[in-house]
Amino acid sequence: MIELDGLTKRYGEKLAVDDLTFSVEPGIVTGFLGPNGAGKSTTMRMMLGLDRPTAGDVLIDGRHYDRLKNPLKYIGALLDAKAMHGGRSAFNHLLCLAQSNGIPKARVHEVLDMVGLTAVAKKKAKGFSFGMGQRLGIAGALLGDPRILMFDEPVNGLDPEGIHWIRNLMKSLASQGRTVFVSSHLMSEMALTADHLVVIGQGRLLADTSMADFIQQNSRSYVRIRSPQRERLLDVLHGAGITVVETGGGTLEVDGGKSELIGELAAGHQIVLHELSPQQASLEEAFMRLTAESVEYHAHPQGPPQDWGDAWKKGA
Ligand SMILES: Nc1ncnc2c1ncn2[C@@H]1O[C@H](COP(=O)(O)OP(=O)(O)OP(=O)(O)O)[C@@H](O)[C@H]1O
Repeated sequence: MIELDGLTKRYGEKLAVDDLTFSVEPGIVTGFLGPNGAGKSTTMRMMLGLDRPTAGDVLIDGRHYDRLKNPLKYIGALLDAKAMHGGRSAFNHLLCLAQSNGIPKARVHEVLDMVGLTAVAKKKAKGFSFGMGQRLGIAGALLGDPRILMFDEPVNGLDPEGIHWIRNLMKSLASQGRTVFVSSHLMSEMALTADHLVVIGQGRLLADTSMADFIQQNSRSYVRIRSPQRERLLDVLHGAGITVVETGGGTLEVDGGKSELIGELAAGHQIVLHELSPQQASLEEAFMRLTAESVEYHAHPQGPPQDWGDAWKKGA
């Protein structure tokens, strides 16, 4: 388990992490979300003792990181996959890590096998593709067979096969009872992987909740309806005091989860329905809604001005 208590980090005027208190529980995958600059990496660095908190505390299985003997056996992390000695082979890179943490050499072979790098184990890491580098970073995180695993943007730059592999790896590590904490900007991926979410914005805690509750609490649920007897249906729904929004293409929408009531009303009036489907917004929409206020860098919402980028046409 990872426990944060009032964790705070200030860089000069900038409050990067602001009084964060939450726990990351074992047995599930916990997603760590926040817009760019929200303080995710700073928080993760403090968890690993790489940055010193300005105030507050973070405990790894009840202890400070720097009090852990052979820390790789407690917590394994993928922070920056490129942060390794590129001149070393994959095998030697892992062997150095293993030797400095009292981990037997046999484990190096095991983790290389787990991440699918055995065939290139003797190749220098600087010749690795981005995906291979990520796999090597993950091998390093797994080296000590730790109870806690932390991944910062693990699927960044990976192909679909690599993304699928990491998703399954994280789920299986959690199902073994380990604590798995992962940050990602890929919402669709997070929705498939995480059971629980911690969301921060401008360093502050915005949500600490299950995936299902997060989506339910931060998004609109509605019922989508299509009927060849649209006008009659509208009359019936209005008569029952139900507010209907007419969207394009002959589709109607009713806020909330009233699909049973609408179905019964339509049946009672012998109105044919071609669609009656409860809709829930995606994690991405829920995330955008919750964090809209705390996004540091906004693009122009309507896109660039109309004449933007025209200069080249005029030969300027
Ligand atoms: N060493 C540093 N010195 C000064 N400011 C820093 C330093 N590291 C981070 N910051 C600032 O702290 C804030 C949080 O940064 P951090 O990298 O933790 O955010 P993040 O959520 O990981 O962002 P991203 O999603 O873009 O990776 C940012 O405003 C950043 O500019």
